[in-house]
Amino acid sequence: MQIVTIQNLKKIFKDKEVLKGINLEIPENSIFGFIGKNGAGKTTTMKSILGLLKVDEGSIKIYDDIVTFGENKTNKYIGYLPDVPEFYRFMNAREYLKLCGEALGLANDIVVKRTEELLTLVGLANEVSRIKGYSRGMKQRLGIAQALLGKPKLLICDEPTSALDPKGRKEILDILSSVKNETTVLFSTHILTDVERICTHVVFLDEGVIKLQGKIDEIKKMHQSNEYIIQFLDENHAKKISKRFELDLVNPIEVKVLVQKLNEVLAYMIKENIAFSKIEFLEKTLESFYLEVIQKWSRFYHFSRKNY
Ligand SMILES: Nc1ncnc2c1ncn2[C@@H]1O[C@H](COP(=O)(O)OP(=O)(O)OP(=O)(O)O)[C@@H](O)[C@H]1O
Repeated sequence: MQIVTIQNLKKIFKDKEVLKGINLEIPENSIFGFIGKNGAGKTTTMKSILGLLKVDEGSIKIYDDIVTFGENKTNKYIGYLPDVPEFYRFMNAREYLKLCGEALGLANDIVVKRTEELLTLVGLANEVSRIKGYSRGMKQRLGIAQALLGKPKLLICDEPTSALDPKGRKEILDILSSVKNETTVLFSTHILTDVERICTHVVFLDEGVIKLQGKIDEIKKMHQSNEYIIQFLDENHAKKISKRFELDLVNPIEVKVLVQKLNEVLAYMIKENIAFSKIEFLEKTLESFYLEVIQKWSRFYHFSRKNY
């Protein structure tokens, strides 16, 4: 079942069309990576899902309920962590979550129980200091606890790992990964390795247009590489093979070869007594694939424009 269905969503700020008719479906219990460079329209999309922006065209549904600007009936399903979460810095984590629980209208005993569960989940159960002394990573973890307080069906996080060091990023990714059985997760980022680590689904947004969306496994399978890397012991051998077969040198001791040519190259290497240290299938990363998709579209865009 789809938890979010977006149809033909358009948003214009002044004279700039920031979302150009996007269609997006987020299935329940997925971890959805929302990828796009700065200014692509990720925050605008997320705020639209939360009903915080008035859209110019199109519709958004949470399950079967239509999202309406200024109304919060669909937000009962959603927990939200903004890109720069704000806190009452003089409070400690428990005081802050108690306040958030009251704002949500939860009963006191439920808030107390949920606070302990969530502080354990985000690794802050033993933290008694005030929020003003927290690191960025701790603030993000507390922000996730706050967003999960009302047991939302959908957790939306706007760039939760972008400002963090590798350890802080891993902690956040582990938390997002651990809640997937109870909550669908949508998080935006421009760090593709983070998406590759935990996401089941991905969407590429570029200049307000969705270039690709789907299951990561299927996308990777569909766009599988057909190249190998041969690593030599000697730079001269790499140079010689590269020249003879017109192969790209990846670095001074490695060449890239298409699978169709591999046997021919290997036969020549055996004949010439050229040793190698490694032959490896070139697995495409999400990052290389993303760049390929974005470039292909931009070539297509320029080509189309030329033909007008
Ligand atoms: N309130 C606003 N008024 C005018 N322009 C806006 C407003 N909010 C966003 N924009 C513009 O819309 C575009 C998309 O912004 P958005 O914040 O959605 O991008 P993003 O993908 O989240 O990028 P980032 O990673 O930088 O946060 C940008 O060009 C931004 O300047």
